Amino acid sequence: MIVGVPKEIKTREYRVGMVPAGVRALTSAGHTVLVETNAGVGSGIPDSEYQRVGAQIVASADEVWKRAEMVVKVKEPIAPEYERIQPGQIIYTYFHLAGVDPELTKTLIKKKAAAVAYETLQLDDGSLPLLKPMSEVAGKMAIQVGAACLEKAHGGKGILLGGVPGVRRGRVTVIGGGVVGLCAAKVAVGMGAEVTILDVNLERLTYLDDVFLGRVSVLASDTESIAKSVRESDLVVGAVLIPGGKAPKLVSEALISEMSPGSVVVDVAVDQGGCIETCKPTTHDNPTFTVHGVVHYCVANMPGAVPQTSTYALTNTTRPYSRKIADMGLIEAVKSDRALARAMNTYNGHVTYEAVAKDMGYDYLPIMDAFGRK
Ligand SMILES: NC(=O)C1=CN([C@@H]2O[C@H](COP(=O)(O)OP(=O)(O)OC[C@H]3O[C@@H](n4cnc5c(N)ncnc54)[C@H](O)[C@@H]3O)[C@@H](O)[C@H]2O)C=CC1
Ligand SMILES: CC(=O)C(=O)O
Ligand SMILES: [Mg+2]
Repeated sequence: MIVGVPKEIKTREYRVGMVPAGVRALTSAGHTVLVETNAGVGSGIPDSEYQRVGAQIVASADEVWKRAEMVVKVKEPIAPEYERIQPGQIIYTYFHLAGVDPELTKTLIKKKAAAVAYETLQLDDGSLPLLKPMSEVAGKMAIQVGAACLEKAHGGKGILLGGVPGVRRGRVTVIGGGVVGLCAAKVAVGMGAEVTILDVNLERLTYLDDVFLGRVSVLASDTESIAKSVRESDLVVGAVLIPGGKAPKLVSEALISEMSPGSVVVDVAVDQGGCIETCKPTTHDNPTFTVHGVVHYCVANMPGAVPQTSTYALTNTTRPYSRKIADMGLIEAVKSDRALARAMNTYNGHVTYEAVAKDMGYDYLPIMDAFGRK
């Protein structure tokens, strides 16, 4: 198979979809790998490192997209990339179809592209192994950036999360106690903050209570518990997920207006549309805005800021599946692997992931049925 790795073009996105170890795995199995020139430089990987393991360096994104049977990326295709998508092309990347530009779903359908979405590749136990590493990064970053936003110079109220003896600690609420939530709580606890985690999954709450040994408050998530905790917080982290679907709006604008001025919200779930009503996607160049005196940080590609960690963490998990698709072809690979089947968001002009179809207003066609359809 011909596999293409274009350079990411989203604002300050320094990750890359494949590292030399992944390229070597493909070239040694007889596949061709095209890497756009300088695709890896943001992650500290020069073209020569890719050439050493058998990649062809290609001068332009247009050429990579034109020649590749499968494109391996990090972020969802954005507008300038839409016209580069080839009919029937396999695209293996994050898509977040329910959270981003509706034009992307429309384009994938029009081009009959096979969208293999990292964020919905799901094992039988419900875990999301290709989302997990980036959620770990974003969860840890959420407290780091939130703490910075709480400083006066960044628009915050001017409170140190850990406090000092004689003065109260900062209060952090984390809504959603999955991968992002756990990592955010770990860092917040490490900094000495007072931390509350809310989740609807009571088994998960038991787990969180066990691992934090009473150092965090774990609460069942409902309208009342969210409102009380958010009102009292200095920093709120949005970390919920309905796989593939739009994030539920759990913090209303009215509730934001009840927070004290200079409080901070970091809506990590912004890539799925966000769980805080007042959030809208921002970029690393201009990461924050203020509503009702509350600083909002809503960057949809947080891990892009720490590529030397994120690129390797991501590609460690994505590599076996790109190899499998290249070796077996998409259809046989998907038929042989239920986790990969759940990653199929669009195929041959159909939406093949139920939550995406529902939230974006399309008919849903299960992937196995789509394989049999013209
Ligand atoms: N902005 C960024 O750069 C990044 C964003 N993300 C996003 O962060 C979000 C969270 O991801 P993960 O932690 O990996 O998901 P996860 O599936 O591990 O955790 C989500 C948690 O939300 C809980 N939840 C669902 N509905 C809830 C409700 N009404 N109230 C409270 N909790 C609720 C679930 O029970 C689950 O424990 C996703 O949207 C993901 O795409 C992840 C990485 C980077
Ligand atoms: C998960 C995701 O959206 C990211 O890593 O950018
Ligand atoms: Mg994102």
